[in-house]
Amino acid sequence: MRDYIEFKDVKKIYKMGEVNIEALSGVDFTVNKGEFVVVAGASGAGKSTILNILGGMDSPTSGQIIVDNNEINKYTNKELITYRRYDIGFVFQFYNLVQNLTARENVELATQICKNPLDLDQVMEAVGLSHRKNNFPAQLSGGEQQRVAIARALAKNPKLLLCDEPTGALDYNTGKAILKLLQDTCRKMKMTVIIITHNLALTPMGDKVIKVKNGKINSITINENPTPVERIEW
Ligand SMILES: Nc1ncnc2c1ncn2[C@@H]1O[C@H](COP(=O)(O)OP(=O)(O)OP(=O)(O)O)[C@@H](O)[C@H]1O
Repeated sequence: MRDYIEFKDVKKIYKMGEVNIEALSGVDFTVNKGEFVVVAGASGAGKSTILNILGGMDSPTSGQIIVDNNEINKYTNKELITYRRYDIGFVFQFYNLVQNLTARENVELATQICKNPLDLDQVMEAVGLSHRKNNFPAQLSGGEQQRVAIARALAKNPKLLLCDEPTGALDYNTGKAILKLLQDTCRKMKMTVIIITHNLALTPMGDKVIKVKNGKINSITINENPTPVERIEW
């Protein structure tokens, strides 16, 4: 069977006036369906560039990106819009919620632009927010706001859940609860989840750990027995 996601010799060069910045200099990796993947590396290594290209928010300078048998590097802008809308759930460090909509309405908004959304109230319950769904973001803690953002991404029933430093703005225990939610979601919903972190202590939680350094893959490790998040201390 073909890998679910394949990056083949992916390069990304940003042109800043006369200066070329090589963010990715030939990146190769694969991801299986339903895998819980940790992408780790120092600041500036190229992690976000990889996730943004995979999520259809940026395009490579060269190379091939295959997702579920589709060569997304060949997508037109219109196809990329559809890809982002239907296939990708994205979770960011700073939640990016609409402040004048309730938690439930934030999630509902996302489901209105996709094909097969999940049941709103079931998703709110799955992320542990049934009791806060009528609150506005400003009435929620950081961890609760991130749960709304995760619910919003999941409710679209995406092929891939991409998370860029999802716990970067949260304290230790709240961050841990969010990572546990993501790991549990991957297992229960058989969702392919890719998480960026700069915290190497978190790598035991991944089924696969992709370490990035200076725009290249430094190592790829498979954890035969990934550690449940609640057992990791950092
Ligand atoms: N839009 C852009 N224009 C120019 N340079 C960029 C752009 N996006 C990223 N870069 C550069 O590409 C390199 C990789 O950046 P990237 O954001 O992917 O790293 P990162 O590993 O995610 O870092 P961090 O952990 O700090 O977010 C960096 O040198 C960065 O400055």
